Amino acid sequence: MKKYAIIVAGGTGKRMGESLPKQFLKLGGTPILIHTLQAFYTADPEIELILTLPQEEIQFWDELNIWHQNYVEHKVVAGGETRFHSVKNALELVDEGLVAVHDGVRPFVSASIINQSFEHAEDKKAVVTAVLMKDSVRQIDNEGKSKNIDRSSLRMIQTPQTFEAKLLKSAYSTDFKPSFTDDASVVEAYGHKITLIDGDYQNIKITTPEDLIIAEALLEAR
Ligand SMILES: Nc1ccn([C@@H]2O[C@H](COP(=O)(O)OP(=O)(O)OP(=O)(O)O)[C@@H](O)[C@H]2O)c(=O)n1
Ligand SMILES: C[C@](O)(CO)[C@H](O)COP(=O)(O)O
Repeated sequence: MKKYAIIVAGGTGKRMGESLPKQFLKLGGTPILIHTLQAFYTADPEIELILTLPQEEIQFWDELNIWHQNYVEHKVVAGGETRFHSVKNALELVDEGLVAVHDGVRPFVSASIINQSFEHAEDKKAVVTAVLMKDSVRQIDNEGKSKNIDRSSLRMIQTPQTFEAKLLKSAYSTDFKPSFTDDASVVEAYGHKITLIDGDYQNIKITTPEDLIIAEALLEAR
């Protein structure tokens, strides 16, 4: 079955606080996004890669690639206002088969997780990687009071999130809602059950400056 991966990198990285969007920042001397594309190529070179980028960074990305070895073939699509809009744009290039959606800023995704998510999606059609909460969690009510939540009932959701392409395209034919923070939320709102599989604590999303320090350490330890 044909496999696609949409690597979303259309954001500006406000929480990182750098002028250069975080997906282009270097990790071990190589832009984060190049690590992520290589992770998918290593998992399966047959996966067709579609990358979303901010429109104004597409030329910069083309120039960046010329200077870096290990170029991985991919198509580029302009991102949108939110992650939802970026995925929706990329889905225009997806036909039948399976499609994984992955954050460009999760460079430590393992080959085994990528391949498992495709394998499970063949049967379950909507497969999402998740890990157990490590911290205690409290919920705040309207009056500012907090109460403990049973963390065993919670999961931290990661990417890849992998789907039957037809299902994901149909689910994304809706309008944006603020509750659509990932692809699973879009597919669930469309009415399809989400199957969770084990994620990996090393598959961090590089979001704020301390994540870059952790990422350098993870790279060093490999
Ligand atoms: N309009 C957008 C917004 C986000 N993303 C991508 O979705 C992934 C996860 O989003 P996040 O970590 O929130 O990235 P940013 O939106 O760039 O960060 P911030 O919220 O701090 O601005 C990132 O790879 C990001 O580039 C995207 O493709 N299009
Ligand atoms: C998709 C995601 O990485 C799953 O944890 C997450 O929801 C992205 O959230 P963000 O608000 O774009 O950081």
